[in-house]
Amino acid sequence: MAIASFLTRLPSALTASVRPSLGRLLLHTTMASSPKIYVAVVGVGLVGSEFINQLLTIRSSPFHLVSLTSTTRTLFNHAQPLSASWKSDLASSADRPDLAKLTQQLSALVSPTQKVALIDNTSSEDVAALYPTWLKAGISVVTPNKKAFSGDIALYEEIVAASASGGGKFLNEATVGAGLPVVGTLKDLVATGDKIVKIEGVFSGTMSYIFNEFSTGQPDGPAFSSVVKIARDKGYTEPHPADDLNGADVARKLTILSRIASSSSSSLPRLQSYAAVDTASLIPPALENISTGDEFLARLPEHDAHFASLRAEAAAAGAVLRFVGVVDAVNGRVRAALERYPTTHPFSTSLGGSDNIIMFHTERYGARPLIVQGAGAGAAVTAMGVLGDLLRLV
Ligand SMILES: NC(=O)C1=CN([C@@H]2O[C@H](COP(=O)(O)OP(=O)(O)OC[C@H]3O[C@@H](n4cnc5c(N)ncnc54)[C@H](OP(=O)(O)O)[C@@H]3O)[C@@H](O)[C@H]2O)C=CC1
Ligand SMILES: N[C@@H](CC=O)C(=O)O
Ligand code: NA
Repeated sequence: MAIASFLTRLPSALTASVRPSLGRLLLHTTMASSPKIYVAVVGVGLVGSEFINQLLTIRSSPFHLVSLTSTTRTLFNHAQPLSASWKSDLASSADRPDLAKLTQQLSALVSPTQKVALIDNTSSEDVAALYPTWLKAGISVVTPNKKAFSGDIALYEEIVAASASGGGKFLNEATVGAGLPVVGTLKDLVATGDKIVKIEGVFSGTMSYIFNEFSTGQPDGPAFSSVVKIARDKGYTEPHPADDLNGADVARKLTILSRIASSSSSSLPRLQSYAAVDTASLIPPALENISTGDEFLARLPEHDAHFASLRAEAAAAGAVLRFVGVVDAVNGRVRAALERYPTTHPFSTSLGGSDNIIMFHTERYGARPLIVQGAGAGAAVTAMGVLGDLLRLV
């Protein structure tokens, strides 16, 4: 605290050079003297595993990893926090997942001197539905799972109310743009009184990767299905790739941003759920309702010719294909669609890999939007976004 207040009083020219090292000292000092924060992780897939590994590398950490839950097993031990052997510890646990019991166990740890954070690294609706219960019990929720914040408005409002009434905090930076500072940037813009005019960009790491590779301005190139398969192998896609290709993942991200932006714009619609976003799906009708990602990928090659013709038409017009999302706060529209952009446009020239690019057009930023760009999917950057949120609880 003393260092924090000292930092704010330093002249800005001086702080520019000393702030980084003092900042590190402050963080180290704060963490070393911080009360315990018990951490429970639900979901130990790509992001969950990477999150745990990153968490365990923090030195002088106030975090005590006390519980892990997968779809088949769980373990809880607040007396002896988990360490690098967490994977085999979980694999050898005989306990079956029981989120009601976990809620009781974690609630008992909440006290004025001890915090508890539940990290939801699943994409489960069932887990998301428990956020209000956890928040009311004083358990903070940190998550990259978009379901609660983009689903039924009633659940979203319950979460906001539970947190506002003195319960736990909810932190969801990684739900949009993975580790990129998108949710926090928008909250800061709104909280400081800026007016959002429009938010537009490439919001899907999967869609970005697919179209950066598939549509380069040339009339031909790799088969669409082969690029989708590589995107899944790289860990960019949702567990079922159709949840990316149908535009739902982008619609969910737009819903999350639109709900935050709506407090500064009376024109934005009160979205009942992400399904209310005007979304143009890329799923061929014959592949709708396929339940597994593997079967979906096996049948996607049947539709390569369709996507190849869209690519050739765009190239003939001097354009590339990009799947974009827009929150238009002036006209009150939220939409996601595959669109053509000239090969000279930043959506064509400056994107690579799984990059997201998000442009915030606001009253203060005027004609030159605030732009956030970088990898928007992948376990490492997503876990970093989740861990960054957890650090904010310290
Ligand atoms: N990957 C990325 O680049 C990004 C991911 N995200 C979000 O992060 C979250 C995790 O994604 P990712 O790690 O890639 O996905 P994974 O499928 O690799 O991991 C999800 C894990 O959650 C587990 N799970 C599902 N339901 C439950 C449950 N009820 N209880 C316990 N565990 C459960 C699954 O277990 P099982 O394997 O047994 O089904 C799986 O291991 C998702 O919400 C995703 O949208 C956000 C930004 C980027
Ligand atoms: N599947 C998503 C992962 C992050 O939310 C994406 O491709 O962006
Ligand atoms: Na983010």
